[in-house]
Order: sequence, then structure tokens, then C-alpha cells
Amino acid sequence: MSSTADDAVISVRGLRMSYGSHEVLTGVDLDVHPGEVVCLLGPNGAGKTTTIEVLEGFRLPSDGQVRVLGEDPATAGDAWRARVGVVLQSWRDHARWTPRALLTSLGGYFAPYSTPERARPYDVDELLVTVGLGEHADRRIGTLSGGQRRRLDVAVGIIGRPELLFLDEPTAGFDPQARRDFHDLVHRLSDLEGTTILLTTHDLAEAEKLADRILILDDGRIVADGSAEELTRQVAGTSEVRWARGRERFVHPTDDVVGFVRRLFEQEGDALTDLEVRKASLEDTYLAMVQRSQPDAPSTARLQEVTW
Ligand SMILES: Nc1ncnc2c1ncn2[C@@H]1O[C@H](COP(=O)(O)OP(=O)(O)OP(=O)(O)O)[C@@H](O)[C@H]1O
Repeated sequence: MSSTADDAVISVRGLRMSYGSHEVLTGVDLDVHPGEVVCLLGPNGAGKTTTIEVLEGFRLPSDGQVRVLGEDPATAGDAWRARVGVVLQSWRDHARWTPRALLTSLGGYFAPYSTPERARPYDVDELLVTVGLGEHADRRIGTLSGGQRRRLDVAVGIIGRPELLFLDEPTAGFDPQARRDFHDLVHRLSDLEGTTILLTTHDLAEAEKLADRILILDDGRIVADGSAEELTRQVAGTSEVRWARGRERFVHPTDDVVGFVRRLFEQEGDALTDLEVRKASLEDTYLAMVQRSQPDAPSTARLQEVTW
């Protein structure tokens, strides 16, 4: 993308964050541009939630410059907050309310911030159907299943038709159908509403499916930034060729699959069986990048390279 920090919805420079003497973020720089879906990946405890909480204005950073929708989240007012949607990791309130009552009540907060371009809030009935809670609209929230609660969390996050949406592990606890519905919803918000979305997930297939751009947070900073394909290209040995000769099995990582397979045929001839080519997945790339930033970490399984 050719955008610059100037037109960024989110712009962060030198963000540092410590809890007591524990320094979690040691200098995060990142930009998110209008309409992008950006996925923040990183190991447990890397600081993803901390970063998102700073961007939401829920946490004061120890140091650094943070601009979100042109303002500093730490001091931004209600009008700014009405433009931002948040789905937190866990939200356990209002057990006696119904989804319809809760969304209607929260929606009222956004009505004064409605604009001709962006009618606020969402129509509650429409939203309930959109997140798959149409049939549970009038049940007490305390009786919803975990996945249904999570759907409600998502509805709470978008009731105000946000221009910018933060989603912290939004699909944790979703069944496959709910996950697919949610992915469709993210695409719809991005494509039809122009919503800019920053999400965290540990599901790399989800990241690959949803994200225009992936950021990997590790060791207190962003260690990789690019599309899934760009990141994969940065990691050497982007494909693996596996084959068998009699009872022996082999594997070889290579960037030149065609050349390698051609030589393999020349060398092995009819003895070659079970040929398989596997492209490096985002998971391979992620593990390699996280390992690269932590050289002392135990080696992640890279299959033995066979030279011949
Ligand atoms: N309120 C807090 N007080 C002290 N330490 C905290 C606090 N919140 C988070 N931490 C620590 O900061 C580090 C980063 O936590 P954070 O929740 O931001 O990581 P994360 O990347 O979101 O992790 P996960 O993938 O497990 O959700 C962790 O070591 C955590 O223990």
C-alpha cells in the first residue's frame, strides 16, 4: 500500500509500556490505513492486548506517540469514542438483560453521533440477525452459551457503526459455522462500510483469510509487517518437496520447486514414489519469525533437510 503515516487511522511511534519493572512493549511502531483489516499476531504475553488497550485509550503508555483517528486516545472525548468499536477478550456483564435490551440501550449512546454518511446506531433487529442472535434476542444474557455470548460481544462492538473496530481474539470459543459467519461479517464491514479493523488472533488460518496485512509482535516490538504472502516470501525455503524411494522417505526445503523436482526425476527415475510439494504456510512463517527474534528459543520442528 502506498499510503503514508499522514493518512493513517492509527499511527504509533516508539510505544513503550511497562507493568512495574516488567517492560512489555519496548518500542512499537505501526500504521494502519483507512479500510485496512490488520491482524496482530504474537505469542502469549507478547503484549497484543496491552497494545490494543493503549490504542483504545483504556491504558496509558509509559512512553511514545499514539494517534488514533487523529487524536491521542488518552485524552480523546466522547465524539471520538463514538467512532471506535471495541470487542474485548472477555466481557461478563448484564446477565439479567436480554441482547435486544442491551443493544437498544447501548445504541442510544451513539444516536447523537449519527451523521448523514454514517447512520448511528445500527438497527437492533438487523444487527441481531447479522450476528446470528435473531432467535435469542429476548433471552436473558446469563443463559446464552459461550459462543452466543461472544456473538453478542461482537454486536456490542459494532452497534455504533464504528469507523475503526478493535477485535481482541473475537472468535475464541466459536464453532466452525459461527467462525465462518464472523469472517463474512468482517468482510462485509470492511467492504461495504469501509470499517478499518485491527484484530488479534491465535488462529493463523483466520489471519490469512481476513487480513490485508499481518503484524507480528514479539519481544516488545513489531518484528514483521506485510501480507501473508509477503511474509512467507521473506522466510527462506518457502516450499517443501517430499518423496519416497522404496521404504525411505525424504524431505527437502527449496525455493525452486520446478528445478528441484526436475533434477529429482532425472536422478531417481522410476524409483521415485509419493511425490508431494507443500508450500510454506503462514504457520511455518510465523514460527520462523518468532524464533528469529528469539534465537535462544528451542527450535521449532523444521523437517530434516536431505542433501543429495
Ligand atoms: N494489568 C497488568 N499488570 C501486570 N502485568 C500485566 C498486566 N496486564 C498484562 N500484563 C503482563 O503483560 C504481558 C503482556 O500481556 P498481554 O495481555 O498484553 O499479552 P497478549 O499478547 O495479549 O497475550 P495473550 O496472547 O496471552 O492474550 C504479560 O506478561 C502479562 O502478564
